[in-house]
Amino acid sequence: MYVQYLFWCIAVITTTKYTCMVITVGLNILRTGGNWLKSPRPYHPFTGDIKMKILVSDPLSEEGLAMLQKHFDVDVITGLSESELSAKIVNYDALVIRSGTQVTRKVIESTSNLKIIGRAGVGIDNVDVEAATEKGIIVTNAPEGNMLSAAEHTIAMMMSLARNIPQANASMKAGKWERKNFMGVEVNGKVLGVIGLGRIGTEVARRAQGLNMTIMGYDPYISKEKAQELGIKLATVKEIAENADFITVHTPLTKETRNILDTEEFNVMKKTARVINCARGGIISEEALAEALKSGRITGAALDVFINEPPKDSPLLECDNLIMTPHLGASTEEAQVNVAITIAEEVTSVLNGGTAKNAINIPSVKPEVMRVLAPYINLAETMADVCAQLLGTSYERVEISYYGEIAEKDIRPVTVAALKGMLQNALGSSVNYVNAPALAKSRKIEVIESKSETSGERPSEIQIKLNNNGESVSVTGTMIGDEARITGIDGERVDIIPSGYMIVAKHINRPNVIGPCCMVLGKNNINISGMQVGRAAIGGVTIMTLNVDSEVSPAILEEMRGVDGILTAKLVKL
Ligand SMILES: NC(=O)C1=CN([C@@H]2O[C@H](COP(=O)(O)OP(=O)(O)OC[C@H]3O[C@@H](n4cnc5c(N)ncnc54)[C@H](O)[C@@H]3O)[C@@H](O)[C@H]2O)C=CC1
Ligand SMILES: O=C(O)C(=O)COP(=O)(O)O
Repeated sequence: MYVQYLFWCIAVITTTKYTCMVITVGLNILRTGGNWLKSPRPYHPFTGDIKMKILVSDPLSEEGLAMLQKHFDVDVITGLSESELSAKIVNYDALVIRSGTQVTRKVIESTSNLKIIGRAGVGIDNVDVEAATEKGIIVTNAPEGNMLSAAEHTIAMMMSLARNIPQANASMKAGKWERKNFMGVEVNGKVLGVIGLGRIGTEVARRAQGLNMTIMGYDPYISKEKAQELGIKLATVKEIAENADFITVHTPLTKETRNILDTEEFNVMKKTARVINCARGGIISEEALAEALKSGRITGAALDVFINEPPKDSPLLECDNLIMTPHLGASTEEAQVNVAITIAEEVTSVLNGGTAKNAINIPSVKPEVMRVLAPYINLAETMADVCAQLLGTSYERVEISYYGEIAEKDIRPVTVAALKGMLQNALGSSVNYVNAPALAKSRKIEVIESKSETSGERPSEIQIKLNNNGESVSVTGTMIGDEARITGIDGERVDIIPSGYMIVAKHINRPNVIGPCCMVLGKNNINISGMQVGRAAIGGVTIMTLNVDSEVSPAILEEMRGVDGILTAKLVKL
């Protein structure tokens, strides 16, 4: 009896479960128009939600992986070649890398869903940021998580150079006891030249000051006051080369910094000089360095980074007075947890429709500023969209003016949003917040941004003006509470809530114009949900805006334009 009852219960539960599954699968197919079945992505069997996919192509700490795995489908596949990565990347929404993955244009062009490339570390020289920007992919990094580790590694390299620790260790392991071969120097009282006084450079300088060293620094982008505050004497690269006992580089690798220490600089260095590169391979010319080390022009060098990693057939490998580590600057437990957590947060935020705090190719502002800007971002995008639809042609110049309180803020994201709104009519969904400025530039659209903060009582207002060949349209807008309002078109005061379908018609302010216009809509069964008429002197030109509940065909618009007194009638769709 009990056994029968048990079987009956199991049968009911199983049948209910499968019935539910069949219903949810059916609903999901209906909801997604069949795409759900075709999707190559994993899905939740009951909710039908497609999980976003993340490819992690370099080693990432467990802490970061666990955060990503909570919300996404994560694959960790390291050691991929360019063509393997290009083939794999197609269905992924995010790519997480360190310095081991080369994200080339070919890789980026192979993507179709990728929204973000997260670099769990500082250097993004292994990412073709331009290609990513063109494709609208956010590139973000973790600029602070590994800086102390990189600074400590630099100090470790300096002390190893001063006391020949790696060479002495190797000698002992070879069974020798060579005390006189490894005579060292003190760093106390010596001069350290630091090229690049950013996050890591200043941390190195601070630590070296603790060792009683004098710091000379070169960084064209920091002020004298800042250097003074840090206790660093600013100097040229040549002065550093001539005077420093130890020289360390902490810049990114750019056109300007490539070979910043070359034969010319080695030729003026002290014979006892020792140089260190824990930043990027190529900042110090490897060829010139190998020559200076072999010829005894300088005493020693320590490299953590190389032009090719690992370096193959490099003359450097033959230099006994060179210490090398295999790009270990950020390889500490602490740094790896820090950068992985930062990148997991960035990726999670972007894939959930949020922002990336450290985005390289999109303006990022502090969260508290973002809270103030957010409504204006939407407003500017909508206004620029309206403006572009009203102009109806291409445009050669856009003027974006900010008035009142908003003008005191960092309005870069608002301008980007305006550019996106302006371009999306022509370019559709291929334009986004990342690539809008680059697309405007490539289409040779001049962007003029201006701010007037001195407007006293004036509330925050934005004006967007598009110009083409002497023709122009301007739209002014503001926020009233939480509501976006268009407050002016071509200098006429209006008060429109921008949404749905709107007809904007210029007309002569006299009787028997507005009525016949509304008749045209009425007889075509188009409901008017809102209406605004500008105030101009009788007989003057003014603007009428009509919010309508449905699409208005070109033929109906043409009929409106035929009404006596109507000068233009344009449909705006939002
Ligand atoms: N070996 C490793 O594992 C690690 C290496 N790094 C590398 O260290 C380097 C520095 O990183 P951070 O300090 O975080 O960067 P940062 O951006 O904070 O500082 C870079 C500094 O270089 C300066 N600079 C730029 N162009 C210059 C030029 N032509 N001459 C002199 N200075 C110039 C900038 O003004 C800035 O102050 C980067 O190349 C980064 O990739 C970072 C972390 C770990
Ligand atoms: O953060 C950087 O720039 C680094 O060079 C660290 O590289 P890694 O993440 O250890 O491959």
